[in-house]
Amino acid sequence: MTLFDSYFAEILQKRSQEGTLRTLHSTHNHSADKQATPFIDVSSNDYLNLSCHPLLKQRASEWALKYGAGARSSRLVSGTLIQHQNIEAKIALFKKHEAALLFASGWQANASVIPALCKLSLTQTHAPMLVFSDKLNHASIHHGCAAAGVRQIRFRHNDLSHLESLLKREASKPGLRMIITESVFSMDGDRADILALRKIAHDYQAFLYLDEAHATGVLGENGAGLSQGVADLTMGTFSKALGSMGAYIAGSKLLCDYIINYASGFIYSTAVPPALLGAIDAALDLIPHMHKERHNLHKNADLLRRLLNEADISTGLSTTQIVPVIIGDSEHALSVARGLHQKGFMSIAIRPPTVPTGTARLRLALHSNLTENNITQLAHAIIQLMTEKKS
Ligand SMILES: Cc1ncc(COP(=O)(O)O)c(C=O)c1O
Repeated sequence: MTLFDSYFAEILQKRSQEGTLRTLHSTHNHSADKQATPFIDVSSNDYLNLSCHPLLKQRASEWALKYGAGARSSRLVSGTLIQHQNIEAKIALFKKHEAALLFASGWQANASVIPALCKLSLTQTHAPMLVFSDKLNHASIHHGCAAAGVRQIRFRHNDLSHLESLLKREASKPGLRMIITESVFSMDGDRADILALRKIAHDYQAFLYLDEAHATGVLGENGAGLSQGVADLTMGTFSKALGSMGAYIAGSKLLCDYIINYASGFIYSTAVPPALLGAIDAALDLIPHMHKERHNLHKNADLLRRLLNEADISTGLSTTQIVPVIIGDSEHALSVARGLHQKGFMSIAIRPPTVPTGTARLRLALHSNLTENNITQLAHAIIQLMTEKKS
């Protein structure tokens, strides 16, 4: 027993009673582990199945053998390899920005870059940054704002007239302005209107910060995402469609120089290791040419939405490879996920507090290797499980 165990027990018990207790379950990467019971993965973010692509595995192992298992120190000490810089140049080109920087994870990038940017407002205007943030932004963005000590001014999800009214309301306040949103929302699979956001940011002299975690690799020209050089800062991850781990920010050269000097998650954290650099480098080589895979992914998502919607099952405002089946009640969402598991699909129920109260759901994340038959079976399985519950 530790000093706090009785408090932990009390709080966890409450979550358990509410049906929101989080626990860990081991799974297999079924594309990698041929011994495992075959499941169709509609849960992970491996949208293009790159986590097991031979080129990623090969380059990751080659670079580990050539350059070592670890980067040995932070980038500013002696951790910068030429490979870090080459990959950063590749990302800058891919995202049509002047420069880019690597981070160990997307969470770390948002959690440390946002506070660094907020500091700029204090030094330039002696007033806190006014951060206008979409209500459904990812937890790492909220964490970045909390770490900066700023209170977010949150606009209704994807409601740009609400955003504009808040910018107007705050117009007389001192401080720099920043708008933060995702380009594809992780739990809803809908998209932000990037060009409209760009115009609003321009009109109100706000810095546009865009999280492209779920768009990178999957959407836009050559899979480079929805904002190619449009936002002031584009952040994205290698942990989803790009199949491995890590993240980037891209923007002007001066922005990146500033982040090198002021983002604590960049300065005080060990550099990304060679094996990971190898996997990232290989994914960046493959992604621009994966048109067929992207086409199949989006065709599958359209089919799934159509089949579910025809059966009166809502998929919200999804227009991407992320298709939510909004169920509402947490226990019901868990039971549908369990039912799907029994039918051979790996799918997870997402419950509050990850999503707003009353919107527990299956978050179906489609992969490019799924067939039309897989999608039809999935839709029928969901329709059957949802109907069983109603009757
Ligand atoms: C929108 C968004 N941003 C950031 C992250 C964090 O990325 P990572 O998993 O690389 O830490 C996620 C992860 O789920 C995400 O969905």
